[in-house]
Amino acid sequence: MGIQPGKFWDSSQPQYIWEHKVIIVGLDNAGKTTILYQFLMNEVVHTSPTIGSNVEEIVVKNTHFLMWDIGGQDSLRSSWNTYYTNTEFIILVVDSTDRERLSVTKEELYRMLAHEDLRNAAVLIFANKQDKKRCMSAAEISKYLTLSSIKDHQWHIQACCALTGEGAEDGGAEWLL
Ligand SMILES: Nc1nc2c(ncn2[C@@H]2O[C@H](COP(=O)(O)OP(=O)(O)OP(=O)(O)O)[C@@H](O)[C@H]2O)c(=O)[nH]1
Ligand SMILES: [Mg+2]
Repeated sequence: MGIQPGKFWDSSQPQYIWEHKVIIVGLDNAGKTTILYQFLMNEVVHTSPTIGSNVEEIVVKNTHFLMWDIGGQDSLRSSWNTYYTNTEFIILVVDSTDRERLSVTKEELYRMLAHEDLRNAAVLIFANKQDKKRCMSAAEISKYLTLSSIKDHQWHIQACCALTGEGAEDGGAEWLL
């Protein structure tokens, strides 16, 4: 019997472990890569705009996630769909100060939710950069994105600050469990 997608062999405790596939999406500069490494190391890393993707295995309370952090620049968004197969969770990161581009985020969100390969995926929205002055609250972002109209996917919105990690693992990642 071969290894099925989503399972990997743990040589320290010989057994197959189920791994949940997560994609981290959102516009450029939203804080996706910062969140990924905050999850992985509880540290802020210096980031550059992601070209392509980063992938890391993150373990939260013994649950294994394979997290794909995908570059959010305009030119890269058309290839997000190449990452969708077998995705269980979408993490959508929003820069809560970026009022001008919230409409673009909204378009991208609803495009993803309509995609056949994501029909069973749940969505966690991070209202990131809550440390910044005049940022939008999670409630404002939720209203603008009309999240309450989403009936065919599970969703949750969480305010966070990737620089301190506040809201990321406690309120956010725990929702994935
Ligand atoms: N003040 C503040 N800055 C943040 C926060 N999260 C990320 N940043 C900063 O925002 C900038 C962009 O962060 P990245 O994590 O590289 O953004 P990204 O979403 O991965 O961007 P792309 O790879 O281009 O799609 C960096 O300078 C981060 O330090 C936050 O919560 N608060
Ligand atoms: Mg990045």
